[in-house]
Parts: sequence; C-alpha cells; structure tokens
Amino acid sequence: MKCKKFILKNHFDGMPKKTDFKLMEEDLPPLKDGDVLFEAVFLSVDPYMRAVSSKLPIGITMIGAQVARVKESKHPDFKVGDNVVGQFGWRTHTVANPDEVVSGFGEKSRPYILPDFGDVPLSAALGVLGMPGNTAWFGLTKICKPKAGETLVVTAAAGAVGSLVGQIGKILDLKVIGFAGADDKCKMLTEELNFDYAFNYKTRDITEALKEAAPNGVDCYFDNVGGPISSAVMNEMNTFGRVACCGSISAYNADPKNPPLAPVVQNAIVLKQLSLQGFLSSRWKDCWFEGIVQNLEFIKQGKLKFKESVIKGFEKMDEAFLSMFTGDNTGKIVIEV
Ligand SMILES: NC(=O)C1=CN([C@@H]2O[C@H](COP(=O)(O)OP(=O)(O)OC[C@H]3O[C@@H](n4cnc5c(N)ncnc54)[C@H](OP(=O)(O)O)[C@@H]3O)[C@@H](O)[C@H]2O)C=CC1
Ligand SMILES: C/C=C/C(C)=O
Repeated sequence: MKCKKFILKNHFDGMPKKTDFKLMEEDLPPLKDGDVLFEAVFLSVDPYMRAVSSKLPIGITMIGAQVARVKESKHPDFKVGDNVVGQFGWRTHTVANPDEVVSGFGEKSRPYILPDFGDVPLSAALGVLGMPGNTAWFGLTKICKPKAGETLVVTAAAGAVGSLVGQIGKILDLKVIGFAGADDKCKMLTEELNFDYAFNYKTRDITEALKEAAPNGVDCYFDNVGGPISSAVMNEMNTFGRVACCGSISAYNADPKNPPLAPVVQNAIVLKQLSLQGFLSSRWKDCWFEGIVQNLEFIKQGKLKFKESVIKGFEKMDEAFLSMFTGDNTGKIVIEV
C-alpha cells in the first residue's frame, strides 16, 4: 500500500513557498507486532512548523498532528475504527508503533484515542478540543492568572488560539481587547465572539487604541505575535501585569541573522513589575484531557464558539500552511483529506 506525504525540500528563506515542499508517494511497510495502520482524516497546519522546521533535516516528512482512524492494528490498546490524534506529520497513511511516535519537538508523543465529542465535529480535536484550545485555556488561566474585572489584551485574536483566549476571557469576566489584521475579523470578534473591543493592527495605532479601550491600563497580555505590537501593549500595562508569551509569529519569517527590532520593554517590565513567561502547551500534557473537557463543556453551555477554515484535499497542505502567514485564516485551519 502507498501513502502520500509532503517532505521539506528546502529550509524556508523568509516567507515559506510552495516550492519548499515536495509531494511524494511512499510504500508502507507491513505491520509488525505493536504496529498500527492509521489513515488521516483531518490534518493540522500550525505556525510552530515554521519556527521548528529550520532545525529539521531536509527531506524529512513535514511535522504535525492529524486526526486519524485506525485501519489495522497489532497493538492491544488500539482497535480498528478508533479515532486518534497523532503526531504523524503531513502524510495520508502511517504505519507506526504508538509507543514510539515522536512529535516535531522531538518528544515522545503517544497518539491518544478521542472521546465522543457529541455534535462537535472530529476536526475540533485539532483546534478548540486539542492543542490550540488547551493553549488558550491553560495559557490564560495558568500564566496570565486573570481576576474578574481585569483587562486582557490578545493578539492574533481572530486565529485558532486567540479567538478562544478572548472568549474564555469573557467567560472569566474580563474586559477583552483583541488585535487582528483585518476589519472583517475585528467585526466578527465583537459581533460574534463577545470581545469588548477589536482593532485592526494594520490600520490603528496600538497605543492610541489601548488608551481608548483600556484607559485604566492592561492587566493581562496573551502575546501571540511579539515584535513592536507587543512592546506597545506592555507599555500600557498596569503594575504587576502578567504576560503569557505564547508565540511570536511576526518574526517567524525573519532572517535569523538580522532579526527585526522592537522597542525596548525593560522600562515597562521593571517599573510596572511585570511578569513575562514563555510556555509550550505540552507542559500541561499530564492534564491534557482536563482542558479538552473544560472547553467541550463551554461549547455545550453555548459560551464558547469555534471557527474553522476547512481546506479540502491533502494536496493543499502546503497552500493551507502558507495562508497562516498572510492572515487568510479565521480560527483554526484544518485540512480535510
Ligand atoms: N506556546 C504554545 O504552546 C503555542 C503557541 N502558539 C502560537 O500562537 C500564535 C497563534 O497561533 P495559531 O492560533 O495557531 O495561529 P493563527 O490561527 O492565529 O494564525 C496565524 C495568524 O497570525 C496572524 N499573523 C500572521 N503574521 C503576522 C504578523 N506579522 N503580525 C501579526 N499577526 C500576524 C494572522 O492573522 P491576522 O490577520 O490577525 O494578521 C494569522 O491568521 C503563533 O505565534 C503560534 O506560534 C500556538 C499554539 C501553541
Ligand atoms: C506547540 C506550539 C508552539 C508554538 C510556539 O507555536
């Protein structure tokens, strides 16, 4: 049996290009004891793939998670028909021993069998009921440690993580201000997702926008983008403000030898006694399902909406990946095979 896969043909130079990938076929090996044959149903593209891939060897199968169905099994814990989330990369079929699967971050990552989501589609296992959802829930509650009545700013606010952070902020009784890169995204955030304010960072001055929306200052900042936007937000923060350093997509395509400069933030950090903490969602792997159960509960209660940009066709993995860097997506991008 053959599978299709995308390999990394070149290390990215600036903005990733379609020519950096190659779509190939691979013969799958027969199953050994302990092996499982998985068939991809939905695949994920995520910004971290850009950040991590520069350290990966050329020719490697592109890294990433997928929702896959068990088609054959020689492993006692996996039965035919189970749906799993596995770090199998950009490939349609995978033969692997689940106990030996390794993530794009080089860590052992056993595929997990998905519980019944009820009416929520399986694709949500890559978004609100998966890594981005847990990033939002744990990152906001454990790193920003918000208190009711405080003011939260979130960047990349219309994306997979940001759109959830803002809504969870509202559930926790915060004033929520989002920044996104298009007027229609901002309209969606305030009109559909309950944000108090949303500003287009491409057309609005960040400091002015915050003076208008947060005249009493910002307590929590969930930083998805880094760079000058983040410097401006930190300068508007209150004493003992907390910054969850989640991502820095504004710099992922930069030349590492000539990284972009942002205004210094040390004055704000010192004088306002801010706490900044970086994190990876995997730090909560031991309580992963608690996050999924919590977000599923919010969805069932009608408090948490999730947006997906679904792209059909495995062959479009590369295009889907590129679209995150041009801001074409709203919510989580998933590829339906
Ligand atoms: N620490 C962790 O464990 C995790 C971190 N992350 C990080 O969170 C961030 C968001 O990820 P995710 O929600 O999956 O992706 P998104 O769904 O938010 O997609 C990326 C979005 O980023 C915005 N963007 C792209 N380039 C820039 C730029 N130069 N400046 C500002 N915004 C930009 C675009 O929206 P727009 O139209 O608004 O510009 C784009 O739609 C990333 O930095 C990612 O690396 C994600 C998951 C886990
Ligand atoms: C797990 C994802 C990490 C980042 C930095 O995106």
